[in-house]
Amino acid sequence: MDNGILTYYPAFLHPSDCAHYIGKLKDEISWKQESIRIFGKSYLTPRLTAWYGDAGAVYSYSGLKLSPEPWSPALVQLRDMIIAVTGSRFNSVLLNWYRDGNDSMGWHADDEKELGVNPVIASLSLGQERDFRFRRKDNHRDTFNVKLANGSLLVMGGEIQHFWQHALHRSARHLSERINLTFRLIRPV
Ligand SMILES: O=C(O)CCC(=O)C(=O)O
Ligand SMILES: [Fe+2]
Repeated sequence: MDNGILTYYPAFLHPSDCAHYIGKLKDEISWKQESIRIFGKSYLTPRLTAWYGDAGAVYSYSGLKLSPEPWSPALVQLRDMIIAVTGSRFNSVLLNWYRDGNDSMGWHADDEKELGVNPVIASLSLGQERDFRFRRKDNHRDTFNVKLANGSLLVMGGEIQHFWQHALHRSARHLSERINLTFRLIRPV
């Protein structure tokens, strides 16, 4: 694509492993519904989140300062499989649990300075397939859509975070739950 690299592995995990990891992650992870401040007003995020990783991989995200919890057993397994396939290093993971079609994530780019200039971000999707939308920062009408299937891995790289934003919109259709994990490499700033 223009100004970015996307690599999609449609069946990174087998469906039976997906069900296994959804159960483990719901159990092992300490999920929170954070509040974020937008123009001085505070809102609950429309999803549950968690931040895990190596000690010291502190991350600012949507006005939140997140200190990681130590890696859980399921996260260590998933991290090591993803490092083996991508050949990239990751020291942290942001988890999002979309409970149903009402849960969502707004337009943003993962362009925080602790991620470095052209970060590699590996996004593992478990559960309900959802549309992952992209739009160009300089032309919001230039859009495209990637369906993130159960067990898929999407790796974002190159200049993509400079030129494109992404979002996961809510849906009027009845949708079941989905857990997404974005593995990242945080550098000291
Ligand atoms: O849920 C997803 O697929 C996307 C998550 C995302 O964009 C993020 O965590 O920054
Ligand atoms: Fe993102």
